[in-house]
Amino acid sequence: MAFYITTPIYYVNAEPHLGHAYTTVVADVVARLKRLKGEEVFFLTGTDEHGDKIVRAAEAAGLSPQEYVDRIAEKFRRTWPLLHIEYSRFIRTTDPAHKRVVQRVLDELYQKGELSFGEYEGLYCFGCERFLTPKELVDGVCPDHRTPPTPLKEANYFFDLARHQEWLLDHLKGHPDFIQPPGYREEVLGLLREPLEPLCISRPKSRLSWGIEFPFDPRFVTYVWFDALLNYLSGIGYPEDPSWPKWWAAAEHVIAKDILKPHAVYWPIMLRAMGLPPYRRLHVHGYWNLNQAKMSKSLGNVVRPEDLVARYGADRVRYFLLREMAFGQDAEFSEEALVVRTNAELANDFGNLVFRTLSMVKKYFGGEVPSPGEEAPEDRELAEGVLSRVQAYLEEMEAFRFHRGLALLNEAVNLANRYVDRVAPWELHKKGVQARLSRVLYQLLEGLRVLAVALSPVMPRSSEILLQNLGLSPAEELSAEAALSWGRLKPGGRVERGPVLFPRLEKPLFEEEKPSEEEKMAENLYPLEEFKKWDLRVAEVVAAERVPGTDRLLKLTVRCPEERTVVAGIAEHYRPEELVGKKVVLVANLKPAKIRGVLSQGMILAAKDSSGLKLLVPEGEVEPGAEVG
Ligand SMILES: Nc1ncnc2c1ncn2[C@@H]1O[C@H](COP(=O)(O)OP(=O)(O)OP(=O)(O)O)[C@@H](O)[C@H]1O
Ligand SMILES: [Zn+2]
Repeated sequence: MAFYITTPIYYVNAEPHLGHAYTTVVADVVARLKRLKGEEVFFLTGTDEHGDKIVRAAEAAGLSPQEYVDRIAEKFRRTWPLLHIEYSRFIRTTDPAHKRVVQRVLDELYQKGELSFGEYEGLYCFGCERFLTPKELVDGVCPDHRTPPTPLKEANYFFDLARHQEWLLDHLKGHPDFIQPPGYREEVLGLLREPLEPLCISRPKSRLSWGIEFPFDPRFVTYVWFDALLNYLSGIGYPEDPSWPKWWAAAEHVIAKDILKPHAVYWPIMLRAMGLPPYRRLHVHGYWNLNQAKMSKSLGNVVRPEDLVARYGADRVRYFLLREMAFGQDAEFSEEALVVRTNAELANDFGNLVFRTLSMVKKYFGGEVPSPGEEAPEDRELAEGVLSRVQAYLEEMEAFRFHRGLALLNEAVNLANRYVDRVAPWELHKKGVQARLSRVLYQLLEGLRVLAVALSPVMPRSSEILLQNLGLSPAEELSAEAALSWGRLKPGGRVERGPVLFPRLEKPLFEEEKPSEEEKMAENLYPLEEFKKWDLRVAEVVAAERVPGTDRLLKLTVRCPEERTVVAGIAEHYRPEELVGKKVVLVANLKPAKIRGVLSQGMILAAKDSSGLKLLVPEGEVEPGAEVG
């Protein structure tokens, strides 16, 4: 099966930062997952190099636009391998082949009558490089750039989006997973409720010459978005290369929410006008924030990926990025969080399992894979526990729910750690129960093998080292089948202890590693004996929002039937907007408590298992305030 994944082409008006790295790591992880499953993958990334802002950035750097874009594109291209990102092709919109595709498409659309020429008088934002509608202005200024737009009267070419609006609406309705997660699909449906304005797709050369010339009117260059989106086709050799239709039929784009409209509205309509099918899926993520503000080159609050890699290593950074952000939602970046998270889950949990298993095999069996011998019920339980979580992990990862997937894998690690503690191999050794010891260590080595394969898309280098230490060849072992089967290690094989995979980092004094007392309270960890005294009621959620500065807490306003606020530790499992209108079960007679400055008057009940956390909800219509019991 073929799979085609893309990142946005990044605008080269500044160097790459962690936001760009996140999208590109996500695409790389998914590409590796698909390869693990035996799929044939094309992974495209690159740079967007035309437009006003590039000219100005080049001037500021004292370079010609071409020199400037060459330099920054090179910077992007060199950054990705540092993060173990392996793309199939790096495309630049200044590539002659890409320019030819853009001109060809313009010609074609012009001939088909999809473009019109006309005078337009409007308000132009130079930051956005486009005309804004009066409705888009906030207090007379561009909401993104906080500057008043310039009145401009210009003749230009326009692309009539409204002509295909009905079609797009139908397509969205007929394909619920076209745009994911669902909140963004809703947003796009919202955009389509109003008639779409014609898109101005040309810029007069008198004002801007750094762009792709219009093939049938040399007075104009192409609007940078119209040019940029076509990279997804030119990147796979459209229209000459015979393999492009195979990739295009399997196209999935990954973007952040800032560029939702061009990808979810302009692009499918451009494809439609060209007579091509739309892409298969659009995956939209939120922002990495630094000190509560979007990490952005314009604000200058950026983290450089190469600095993080130098300090922590690529695999730790990759793991953190995927584990910490719930795909679709925003997340706050801090090095403290990176250290705390990876110390807990990689150094303590996983690293410890690896280290003690390999040490015991070395000590008790001279570094040889012991024979499995007879299986005890607890051995089977471990194997089944690990494999079922790995299976669920693979499913979550393929659905872009990376943080949940990795939480499941961490559970598998800890099943193995608890198994070690319970069977205490050192006691078996002391007692001389050799056959049992042999099975136990075989189980643990198998656990490591399965985890190493499963983790390979996220942490390719560490996975490779671990497989080599297990005496295996990564090239042969890397398959989904190998991650889902037990008993592949051959007794007698050589095992090396190797270096510590994830050394524990000096823990900065920043944050507690465990949830605070307040957060535990919000996570429903009340002692059991209290339970009987609780007043349980049905409550309807009327509003929900994140508690600022936290990743797990939501502030809910509920009716039961009077209104009150409740803080719940469920932000990693529910988006605020999904909760509004839901009826939930509330513990109504708790002493109110302040949690992160928000008064919480009760507690919402939820159930948790390996697939995540689910709220308890009444099965039919129930009045808010109804007693539960
Ligand atoms: N803070 C961020 N969090 C997550 N992804 C980001 C972030 N900033 C940029 N990206 C990624 O880069 C894409 C936008 O690329 P582009 O080069 O246009 O960046 P930009 O918006 O100009 O950057 P900036 O916001 O730094 O000015 C986003 O769709 C996303 O893939
Ligand atoms: Zn603007």
